[in-house]
Amino acid sequence: MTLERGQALPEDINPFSFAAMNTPSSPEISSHTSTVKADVLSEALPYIRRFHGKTVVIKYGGNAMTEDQLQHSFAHDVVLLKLVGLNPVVVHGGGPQINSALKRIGKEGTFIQGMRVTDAETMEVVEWVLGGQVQQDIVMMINEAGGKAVGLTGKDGCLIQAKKKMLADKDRPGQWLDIGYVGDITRIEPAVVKALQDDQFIPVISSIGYGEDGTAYNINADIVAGKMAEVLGAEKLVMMTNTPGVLDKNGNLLRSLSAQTIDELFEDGTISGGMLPKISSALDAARNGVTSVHIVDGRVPHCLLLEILTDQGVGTMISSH
Ligand SMILES: Nc1ncnc2c1ncn2[C@@H]1O[C@H](COP(=O)(O)OP(=O)(O)O)[C@@H](O)[C@H]1O
Ligand SMILES: CC(=O)N[C@@H](CCC(=O)OP(=O)(O)O)C(=O)O
Repeated sequence: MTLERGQALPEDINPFSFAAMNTPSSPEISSHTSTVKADVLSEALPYIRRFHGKTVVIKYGGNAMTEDQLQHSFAHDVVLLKLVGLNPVVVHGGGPQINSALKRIGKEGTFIQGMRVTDAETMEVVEWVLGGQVQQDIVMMINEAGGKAVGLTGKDGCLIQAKKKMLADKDRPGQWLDIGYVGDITRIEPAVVKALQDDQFIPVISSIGYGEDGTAYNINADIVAGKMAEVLGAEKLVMMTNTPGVLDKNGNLLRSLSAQTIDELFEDGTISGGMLPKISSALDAARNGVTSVHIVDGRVPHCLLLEILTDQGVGTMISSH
């Protein structure tokens, strides 16, 4: 069977899919499936060789974390990538998880230009949810899958240094909006991540930055992932989310996006909400030396393996020109 790049394998023979693993089948189908599995494993070899020793930054979005089975397939993929010689670095989000925690204390999340308005109480919840619950769940899952994950926030090794962000007001040119404890990255100090990578650990980073005076700042995880990929000189940045990729006005998947098309999509309002910081960070990373940048559908089981180690693409590729 010949597939174009980007064309999905049917569920029952996707060698990474749960259906293929779990469906009882006749001897003929079973032998066909085994052949496809062997083909895919063999197809992975040039990719393993090409990416051996290279850093891949994986942005694991809060919206891609919803189902247990998908979370386990994510952890499995990250461990497999590490074991075949790549250096995965996970930067995680947790927007929906922060929203649920806020709801429990009677608060509603508010966003402006894809950024959460963060008062002092919300910042406490962000630190607890991102730097605590979500990060530690991911660390546990990777460890259970056979890896050695270490959780970090911006405080560890002075990894993410930040200052208060002022947001340009789109409706009133020249005016600024105060959105509370939201940070702009002033510097990434990657030494701690590099040391962990060299020691066979898998860093799992929460997007909380710290000011010179120790103030904690909430930073959109896409922005941290993009900057981390740049500073680490990553070969790839893969952003996992809950859409098939970037969609056009009619809801069709855009398989590749150039800077010029992105400007047009921003202007006509096709890109909105959480996709705004995602695309801006993806484009910045592509412009600043990250060889390939992808926004992929985290709801596809083993989307990381499909994107990184096979000829399949599962989302939108962003290019800098
Ligand atoms: N053009 C677009 N294509 C795809 N998704 C879009 C687009 N514009 C806005 N979005 C929204 O962006 C969301 C993904 O961003 P976000 O909610 O921040 O996810 P994550 O938690 O994965 O970072 C999608 O669920 C979708 O609602
Ligand atoms: C400033 C800001 O918006 N911070 C984000 C941080 C988490 C995040 O980015 O999570 P996702 O990747 O799941 O969207 C927030 O508070 O939701």
